[in-house]
Amino acid sequence: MSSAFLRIGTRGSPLALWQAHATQQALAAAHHVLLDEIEIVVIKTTGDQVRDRPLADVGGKGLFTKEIEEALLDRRIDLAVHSAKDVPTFLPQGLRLAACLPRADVRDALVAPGYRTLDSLPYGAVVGTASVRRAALLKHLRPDLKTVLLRGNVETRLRRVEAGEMHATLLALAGLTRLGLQNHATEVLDPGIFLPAIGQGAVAIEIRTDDTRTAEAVAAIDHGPTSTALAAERAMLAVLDGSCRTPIAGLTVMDGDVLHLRGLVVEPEGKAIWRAEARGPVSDAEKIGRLVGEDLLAQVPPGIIAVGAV
Ligand SMILES: NCc1[nH]cc(CCC(=O)O)c1CC(=O)O
Repeated sequence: MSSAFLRIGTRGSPLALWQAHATQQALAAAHHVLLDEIEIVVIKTTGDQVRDRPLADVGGKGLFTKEIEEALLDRRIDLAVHSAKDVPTFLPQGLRLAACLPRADVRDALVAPGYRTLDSLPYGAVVGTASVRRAALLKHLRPDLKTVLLRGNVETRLRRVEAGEMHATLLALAGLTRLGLQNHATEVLDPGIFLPAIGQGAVAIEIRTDDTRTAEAVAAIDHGPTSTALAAERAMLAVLDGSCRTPIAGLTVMDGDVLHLRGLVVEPEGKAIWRAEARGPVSDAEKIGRLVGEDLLAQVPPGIIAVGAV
């Protein structure tokens, strides 16, 4: 049995470790304990092991979270730290999201050495991505572009693009910045034309529902506005209940007490796009999320959201 004050479970990728260390530092500072009293437990997930196929083909949801959630339920760790956008819509029984770190830049960045911007990419250029949302939005904006599967951690993807295997890729600016690699971004895309993934840029902390001790510990480092934004976006996602093959995007912007949520679903080849948005008091975050989700659900033709659903 570990004598640590808290045990953090995380994946072992450089980005995941950055997030776990940021959480460790925030907890240590908030509770006046030494860093080594907050243990970091690295857990390998299915998503880390499968590198050559689209994750949608591997089947099931939560390929980056399942083994970490098992450790949480088995009490081998007290909290799990995730990129919010990798957290499945529905959590296993007995677990909940309890806190968020302050959200980083939510935008997607283009990495296109030699071309710089989306508009400057040559006709028919090849863009690597593993994201159905990015591929579909890209084709919506530039129907001539081709997309190929590009998986692996951020460094691997950059290396392959910079070696000339493809013209460009798209990555979250947040991930690049956390790794000190933001200088590789050649264009930062406006959310108005390239809406980010639900939760992009946010780090979410998951705990056991019955663990009041850890709930109190993580409440001390929670960034309220980020948790509220995530609640709105995830409420929208829950209504849509799309599969990992459904290109969905959504973003909350808060202005004082007013929360504004924009959401969209895009046909996988970019041939059509459905948008919805709603504004309301911050205290209605989840209700606003459900409204936007229901608006989208009413617009999107059958087949788009259900395709590939498990
Ligand atoms: N799916 C991988 C993943 N999960 C979170 C991030 C970036 C950091 C974030 O959005 O918080 C990334 C890489 C990327 O999309 O570029």
